[in-house]
Amino acid sequence: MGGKNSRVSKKTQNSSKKLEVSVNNQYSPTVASEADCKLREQPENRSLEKKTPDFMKVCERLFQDGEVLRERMHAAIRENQERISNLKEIKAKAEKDETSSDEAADQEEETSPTKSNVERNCALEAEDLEQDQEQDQEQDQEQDQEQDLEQDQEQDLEQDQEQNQEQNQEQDQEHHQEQDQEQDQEQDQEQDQEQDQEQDMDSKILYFSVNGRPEQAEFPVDCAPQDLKDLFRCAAEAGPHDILKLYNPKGNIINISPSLEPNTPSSCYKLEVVAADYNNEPLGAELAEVMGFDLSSMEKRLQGLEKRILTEGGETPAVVYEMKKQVDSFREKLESVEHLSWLGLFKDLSEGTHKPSPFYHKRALRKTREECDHVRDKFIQMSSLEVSEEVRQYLKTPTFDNWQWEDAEIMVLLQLMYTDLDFITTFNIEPEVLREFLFEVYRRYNHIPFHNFKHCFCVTQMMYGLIWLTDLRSRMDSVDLLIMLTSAVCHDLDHTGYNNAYQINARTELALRYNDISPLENHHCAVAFEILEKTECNIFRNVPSEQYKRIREGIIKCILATDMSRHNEILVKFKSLLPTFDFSSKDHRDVLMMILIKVSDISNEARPMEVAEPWLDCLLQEFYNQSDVEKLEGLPVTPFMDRDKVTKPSSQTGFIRFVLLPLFMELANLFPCLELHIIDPVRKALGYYTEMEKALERAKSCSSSADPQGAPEAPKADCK
Ligand SMILES: Nc1nc2c(ncn2[C@@H]2O[C@@H]3COP(=O)(O)O[C@H]3[C@H]2O)c(=O)[nH]1
Ligand SMILES: [Zn+2]
Repeated sequence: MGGKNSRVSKKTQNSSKKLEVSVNNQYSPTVASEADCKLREQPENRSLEKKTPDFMKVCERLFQDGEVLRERMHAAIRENQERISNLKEIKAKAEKDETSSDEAADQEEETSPTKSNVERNCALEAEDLEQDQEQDQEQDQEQDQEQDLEQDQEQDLEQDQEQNQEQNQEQDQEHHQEQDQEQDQEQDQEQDQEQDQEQDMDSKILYFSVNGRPEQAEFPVDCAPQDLKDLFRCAAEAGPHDILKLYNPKGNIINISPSLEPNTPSSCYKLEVVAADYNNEPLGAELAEVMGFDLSSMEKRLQGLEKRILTEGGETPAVVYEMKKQVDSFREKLESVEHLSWLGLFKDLSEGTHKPSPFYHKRALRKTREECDHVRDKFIQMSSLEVSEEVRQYLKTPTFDNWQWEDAEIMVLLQLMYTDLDFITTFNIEPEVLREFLFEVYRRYNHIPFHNFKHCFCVTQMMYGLIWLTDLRSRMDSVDLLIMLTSAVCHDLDHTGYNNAYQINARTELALRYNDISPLENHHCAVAFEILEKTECNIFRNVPSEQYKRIREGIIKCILATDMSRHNEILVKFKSLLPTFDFSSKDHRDVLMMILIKVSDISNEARPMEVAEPWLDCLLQEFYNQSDVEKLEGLPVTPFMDRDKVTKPSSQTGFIRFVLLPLFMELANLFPCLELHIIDPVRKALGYYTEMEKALERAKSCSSSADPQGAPEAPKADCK
C-alpha cells in the first residue's frame, strides 16, 4: 500500500499536470502556469531558496538595511550623548561666568578684540542659557528640570550658534566693507555672474505628479539630498512627519536624491504622501525617518515580495512570516528604547495590552480581494476538469502530500471528496453552490502560518481518508459522513493565530462574546453557519428541515470538540464506550465523530516525514509569535509556545507520547486497520524526534564543556 501510494505520489509529482487532472484526456496548459508545473515537477524543491531565487537576495538586503538602521541609531545615540556632555560643560561655564559682573564682561569684550569666536560664542551662550533657564524654570516647574534643561540647551546651542554665526558674518562684512568695499563689489558681481551661469548649466528639472496634479521641480545637481526632499515635501504640501514615496513610470519606488534621472512630462514620476500621523502611526517609522531610513519601504518591499510569492507559489511561505516578525520586532524595539526619549519617541508599552499582535492584526491576515479573485478564477476554470483515477485513490490515503497542491487545486480536491462520497446526489447539492461554499471557506481562512486553508484541507483529507480506510460508509449514514466532512472543512474558519488561552487572557472580543467558553471553536462554527446562511453558498439548502437541524447540531458538536481543553473529557468518554461500542447508537456515533475530527485535527505526524515536518515549522512559528506577543503585552506566556523553552523535538516527543498515541490507539482499538496507516508513522516520528532531542542534548553538553561561558542556544524551529 505504502509502495503504491508513493509511486502514485511520485508519478503525480513528476509528470506535471497531465497526470493529476485531466479533462477528457486533455489539460489546458494555460490553466497551470509554468511556475506551477515546475513546482510540481520538483517536489524536493519546496525550499524557498529554490522556488524563488531572488527572495534570499531580498532577505539579505533587508537584513543589511536593518544593520544600517541599527548602526545609524547607535551613531545618533552617541552623537546625542556627546552633545549633551558638551552642553553640560557650557552650562557649567555659564554658571561660573554668572558670578562676574556684566560690566566686567563688557570690558573683557572690548579689551580682547582678538578673543576667539568659540570663546565669544560660549560667553553669549552662557548669557542666553541663563535667560532660557529662568524662562524654562518658570514654564516647566512641574517637569523634570534636568531633562528640560538639556533639551533646551541643545536647542539653544543650535540657535545661539546660528545667531553667533550671523553676528560674526555681519561683523566680518562690515569690516570688509570698510576696507575693500569696491573690490568686493566687483568680485561679488563676477561671482554672481559665474554662479548664475553655472546654475543654468548644472540644474535639473524633474517632472512628477502629486495626486494627479502635474508638478515640476528645478534644483541644482549638487544640492543636498535633504533639500531635495524638502522641495518635494513642499510640492506635496506634506508635513514634516509625513513620509514621501516617489515612483518611477514602471511603478517602482525610487530614492528622492539629486542623482535622479531627469525626465520629461510624458515619463513623469509619481509622488505619494504616506501620512505618518504623529499620534497613530507606529513610531518606529517616525524614528526610521528621522534617521533617514525608510522602514515603511522595507515593509512595502516585503509586501511586494509576499504578493509575488503568493502568485508564484501559492500560499505565503513560512519564512515571509518570520521576516515580517523580525521587521516588527525591530520596530517594537525602536519604539521602546527608553534612552531615545530625547527624540520624543519613547512609547509607553503599557498601552500595548490592548494592541494585538504587531503583525497578524495589522496586515496580511485577511486575504485580499485581488488574490481571492485570482484563486477563484483558477478554481472555476479547473472545477469542471476530471481528476484522474490515480489522484482519486491517492486522495484517500494519509500519505497524501498537501504541499504539492495550490489553493485552487485544493478546492477542486475538496469538491471531489463531496462527489466521491456521493453527497452531491444524496443531498442534491448543486455544483455551483458547492463551489461558492468552498470558495467562501477558502476566503475565510487567514494568512497565518498554521491554522490556514491548507490545514483545513489536511484535516478534511485525513477525515476523508479515515472514512475510506475504516469503511465508515457501511457503518454510518450519509448524514453523519456529511457532518464529519463539512465540520472538518469549517473547523478553524477565521483563526487568527492565537489560541483560546490568549483570547481569554487578552480579553479579546471573542472571549467576551463567548464568555471564555471555547471562544475560537464557537467562532469557527459561527462563521461556518454565517457562510451557510447565504443561499448561494448553502450546500444544505435542498435538504429537509429536520435533516438540516440534525446536520447543524452535528457540525456544532464536532467543531466544538476540537477544543483541546476538552481532550480528556472526550477521550475518557470514548474509552468507556469502546467495550460495547454500538454503531446503531446515536450517542456512540456522536462520540466517535468527535474522536474522528480530533484525530484528523492533530494528525500531521501520521503523515510521511517530508509532509509532516514543514507543518511543525509552521506550528512553531505560530506558537512563537503568540508567546512573543504575550511577553510584549505582559500576559501569561503559554509555556509550550515559548521560543526560549521549546524546540522542535521537545515539542514533538511530549505531544506524541502523551496526546497523539493515547488518542490514536483508542481509535485503533475500534478500527485495527488504522495501526498500519496512522499509528506506525506516528511511532516513527516519535523515534525521529527522540533521536533529534538526544543529539541536541549531546551537542549542547559538548559545546558547554568546550566553552563553559557561552553554551549555544538549542536549535529551534529551523533545526533539522
Ligand atoms: N506540539 C504539537 N502540537 C500540535 C501538533 N498538532 C496539533 N497540535 C496542537 O493541537 C492543537 C489542536 O487544536 P488547535 O488547532 O487549536 O491547536 C493545535 C496545537 O496546539 C503537533 O504536531 N505538535
Ligand atoms: Zn485545526
